[in-house]
Amino acid sequence: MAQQAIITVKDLVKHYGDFKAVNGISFEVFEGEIFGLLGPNGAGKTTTLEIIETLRQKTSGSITVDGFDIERDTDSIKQRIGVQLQAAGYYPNLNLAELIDLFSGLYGVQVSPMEMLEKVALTDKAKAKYKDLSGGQKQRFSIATTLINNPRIIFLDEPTTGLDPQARRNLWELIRQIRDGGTTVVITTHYMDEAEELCDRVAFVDGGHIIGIDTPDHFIDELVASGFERKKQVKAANLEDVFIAKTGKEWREG
Ligand SMILES: Nc1ncnc2c1ncn2[C@@H]1O[C@H](COP(=O)(O)OP(=O)(O)OP(=O)(O)O)[C@@H](O)[C@H]1O
Repeated sequence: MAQQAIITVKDLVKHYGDFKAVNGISFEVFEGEIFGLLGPNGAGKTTTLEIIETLRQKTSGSITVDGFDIERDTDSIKQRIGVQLQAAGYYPNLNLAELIDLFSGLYGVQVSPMEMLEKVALTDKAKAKYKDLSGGQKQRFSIATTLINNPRIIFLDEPTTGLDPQARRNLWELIRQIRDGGTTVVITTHYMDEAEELCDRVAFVDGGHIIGIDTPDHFIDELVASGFERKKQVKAANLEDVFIAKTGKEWREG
């Protein structure tokens, strides 16, 4: 079955003064996939994401999101996407349920805070303040805020940075559930294991250019077919697997 593009980026360029942060990149995100922008610090991932999210102006190039043009149809795009809000917007005196109420008012939609918290397994924290959550809980709450307007696409910028192995794996599971529910997910990461585990397709970004787009399997098979061999013998498990086996899979809320 031919895959349908839900985001199309063509020849995107972003200059900050003389500095070319994004240097003519083109890619498509398919409907219903988890698409990863991978690359080192400063590669231009966040800049690209923020331009697609209509939060930042491009220098040149064209972008359509769910059939809408980024310049002409900004409001229609905003209604169809879910973006992680900066933690600074989480008013310290409000609890999680009150924050969801506040954000749904800002989006002009009506949602049940408990249903939103249920999606990210945080109903027992409905009365807690954001600052009192663990790192994994903070990320889950942040993901809940992206889902309030029932978006077609959500954008997650380095969603697992700083989380422990259990929290990372559980967050991957949550992101897969969101994809399986029909929402397209675009994430940035510089963790290659995360991309391999989670993403249906990935684009490597380096120095403002895209240097390859494919499924993780194809990239790896291609490299192996070219004669590449790992120096160290590959074991059937790694240290992270040992850690998970010894400490369990549940969320750590400490
Ligand atoms: N507002 C700005 N003014 C000037 N330069 C900027 C601005 N925002 C980003 N840059 C520069 O553009 C480049 C790309 O930044 P960007 O944040 O898009 O990278 P990234 O791939 O998301 O990296 P990271 O993984 O570190 O978040 C960096 O060199 C950064 O310093």
